Amino acid sequence: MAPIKACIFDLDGVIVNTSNYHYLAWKRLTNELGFDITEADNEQLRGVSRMECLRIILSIGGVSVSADQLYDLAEKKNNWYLEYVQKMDEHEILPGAAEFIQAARESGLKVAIASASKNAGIILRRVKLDTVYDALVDGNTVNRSKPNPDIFLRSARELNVDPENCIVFEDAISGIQAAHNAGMRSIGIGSDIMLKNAHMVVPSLGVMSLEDLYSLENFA
Ligand SMILES: O=P(O)(O)OC[C@H]1O[C@@H](O)[C@H](O)[C@@H](O)[C@@H]1O
Ligand SMILES: [Mg+2]
Repeated sequence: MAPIKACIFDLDGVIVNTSNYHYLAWKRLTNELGFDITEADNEQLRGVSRMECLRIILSIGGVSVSADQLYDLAEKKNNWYLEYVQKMDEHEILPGAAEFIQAARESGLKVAIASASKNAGIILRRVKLDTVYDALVDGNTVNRSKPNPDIFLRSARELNVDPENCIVFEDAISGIQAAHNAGMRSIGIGSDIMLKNAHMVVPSLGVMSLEDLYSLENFA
């Protein structure tokens, strides 16, 4: 039984719902390229880095482009995505997320945000959550995407907490796997069918209590 000393939160899908903005921006790009993606396709993109998303999307459309074009397309999508992000405010924080993070900190736990997004800092500022964490590790700091554990191991190092004392909150299957690869326990945010490998699954942080969190101390 390892005591819980830190919470590591994914951002997109756990604290804010930016998934739809990613979807709209990718859809705009694919439409320009002459094909379309569905919401089901978008599910595959959760937790996946920008360039990897682009590769997945181009393979859905059966489109191949040069390496230079790849970067231009990614930049184009990102500029559209940022148009949506610039309009975000604290009303877009998912129910209960800010309150849960605050309660965790008040109970003495350290808090990190670990996101594959290179825009994590901008989003946290937009929703006024840029002072609620002890460490931010994002797509600018870590290259290898989840399920690689780098992002969570780096978060633990920055918090000065051992991996076995960290709990990860994730909405992506690859994120749950990354947490386990890092030797951490996990809480899935979303569907318990999809996130069945997590140690616990809740539909949102709004229904999560500190008692629920500490009940995970019994999982080694
Ligand atoms: O393009 P960005 O903002 O760097 O985001 C990279 C990834 O960030 C993750 O948080 C999202 O779940 C992915 O869908 C996204 O592709
Ligand atoms: Mg996510």
